[in-house]
Formats: sequence, structure tokens, C-alpha cells
Amino acid sequence: MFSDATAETRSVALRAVRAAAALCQTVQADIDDTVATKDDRSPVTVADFGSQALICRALQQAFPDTPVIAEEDSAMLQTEEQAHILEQVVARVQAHEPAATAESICRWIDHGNADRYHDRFWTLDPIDGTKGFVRGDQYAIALALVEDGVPTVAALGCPNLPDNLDDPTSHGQVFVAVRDEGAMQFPLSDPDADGTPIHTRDTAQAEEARFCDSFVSAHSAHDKAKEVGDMLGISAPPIRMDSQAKYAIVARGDADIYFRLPRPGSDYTEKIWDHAAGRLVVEAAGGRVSDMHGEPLDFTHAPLLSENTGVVATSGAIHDNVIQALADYER
Ligand SMILES: Nc1ncnc2c1ncn2[C@@H]1O[C@H](COP(=O)(O)O)[C@@H](OP(=O)(O)O)[C@H]1O
Ligand SMILES: [Mg+2]
Ligand SMILES: [Mg+2]
Ligand SMILES: [Mg+2]
Repeated sequence: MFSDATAETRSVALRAVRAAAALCQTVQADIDDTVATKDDRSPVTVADFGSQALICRALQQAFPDTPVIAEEDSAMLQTEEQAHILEQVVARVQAHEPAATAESICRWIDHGNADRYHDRFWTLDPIDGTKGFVRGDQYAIALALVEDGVPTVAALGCPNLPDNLDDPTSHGQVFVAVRDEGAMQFPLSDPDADGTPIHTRDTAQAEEARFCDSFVSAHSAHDKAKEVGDMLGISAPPIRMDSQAKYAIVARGDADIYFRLPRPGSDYTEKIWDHAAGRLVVEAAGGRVSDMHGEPLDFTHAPLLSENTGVVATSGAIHDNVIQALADYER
């Protein structure tokens, strides 16, 4: 399905995300005492730092000249107060990179601290949905290559996502997408397994849609999504889920719409790493992604999506209807 042009990029990204997912799974199995609080009061864990260290290390080795814009940095790890977190990060990363030291790990993490737009860069969320991760729910490892402002290659690991939402027993997928070429899912449990192509649902009538939004109500206006869903005639209850796993379930047809609508009075600006990989996975699978006004997501103001308000992803054919309903709602 994928052309040879992106073979090395895809394989480095896929391998790095698989290693990071394995690290996250071992930390999540034993989550106590691995969580710290950032200056903005949001949680960060040993696994966020470990995942960023492993992926940035792999990217730096394979593509030394391509900047990386990632969520975390090593500053708080280097404080005395968080020495116990650094110690655990070192132990977790050494399981994958035996020669790693505290110094090299902090350097790898900070390889992800390019802070402005470039014509070609990687963007990484080492754990998206940290609150879900800590709760034992959904989270994602989200990596995308952005070229000329558009995501072109993505690897999105979803270690807790069931293969089938109605059967939570088997889970763990990594989604790989290439712009204009398609999207596939690979089981995380078997690195040798072939991928399966994924497609959005061919829902033509909005009332048949299922929509998803954030589990955390502070991240997205639940009541607004529900009311717009009502206007569209949607009767199915919303799927509330953490992380870019929401993009993945739209991409493979478990849901038709992902609403991320700002709460009234919110001055939060969305970050590129929360959307770059997910957007590409949905678009390559046949869906559409825009902000809530129908404008394309603009990654040229990295690290912020400062030109956009909210995000809407859909299975495709219903996108214009959904954007129209949002405009009618706002009126
Ligand atoms: N007030 C807010 N509004 C919208 N998104 C927010 C927010 N505060 C934090 N976030 C973002 O919401 C992401 C999680 O999204 P979701 O609710 O879909 O799981 C967080 O990613 P991290 O968990 O990587 O920090 C964070 O970037
Ligand atoms: Mg995030
Ligand atoms: Mg994160
Ligand atoms: Mg965070």
C-alpha cells in the first residue's frame, strides 16, 4: 500500500513508537509513584519522559538534521525534588538502551525542544492523554513528520485501544499513515504481523453517526457536542475517550465524528502534537479534519494551532453538514 519513498521514515517511526509503547505499558502496570505535576498543574509521568527519550533518540540517530517539536523537556527532571522520577526514567529507558545515562537521557528528551516552525520537522506527543494513562484508560503515542506545514507520515500508538470497541479483551494497535497513500493498523503485540488497511465508515446521513469527545470535560465542551449532535439527529450516545485514540476510532470506522469544541470562556490554544498524527491518520483513511469553522489545521505556527478554534474530524461525506450544524449552533 505504501510507496518506497517513505520506507525508511515509516520504519524508524514505527519502531520508535513500538519501543515507547512497550515502555509505557510496563510503567502503566505499576503506576504509583511515577506521576509528577508540571508548572501548569497537568500531570506528567516517568513514561512521558521515557517515551520522549526513546523516540527522540531514534529520530536523532536516523535523521540528525530534522528538528523535533515535542511536548516535554528535561528541566523538571533535573531538579532535586524530582530526582526519584529521573531515577525511574533511567531504569525504564535502560531496559531499551542499556548504555543510557541520566545525562544522555536528558539530552535525548531535549532534542525534542525545537520551538518554532521549520519546513520539515517531527512533532511528538510522547503520551497523549496522560490523565487517561494515569487512570488506566486510553492514551496514545503520537509522532508525525510535518513537511511544508502538512503532516506527511504518522505513527500513532494506542496500547489500550481494543481491536473492536465491543470486545475489550484484545487490544494494542499502532496506526501508520502516509499522506495520499492510506492508513494501516498493526497489532502492537506482534512486530512481525502484517498491517491491515483501515478506512472511515461511508456514513452518508449524519443522523446515523456516532461521535466521540474527550473523557475529561475540561478539555472539550461536552454539552455543546451533545447539542450539535442533537441538531444533526444523532441518537447514539457519545463515546468519551482520552487521547488521539479518538482520531484512530474515526479512521477505522468505529465512530464518525470527533468533536473538540472549546468550552465557553476558554482561552486555551490547541498544540500541534495533539493533532498532527491523528489528523493524518483520519485523512489518509478517507476522512476529513478541520477546525470548528471548517478551516484547515494550520501547523505553520508551531508549536501552537493559533490560527484555529476547536477541531472536528469526521468520516468524510458528512463533514460539511457537521460544520454547518456548528455554525447554526453558534448563531
Ligand atoms: N483546557 C484545555 N482544553 C483543551 N485541551 C487541553 C486543555 N488542557 C490540556 N489540554 C490538552 O488535552 C490533551 C488531552 O486530550 P484528551 O482530552 O483528548 O485526552 C492534553 O494532552 P497531554 O495528555 O498530552 O498533556 C493537553 O495537551
Ligand atoms: Mg497531548
Ligand atoms: Mg502528552
Ligand atoms: Mg501533557
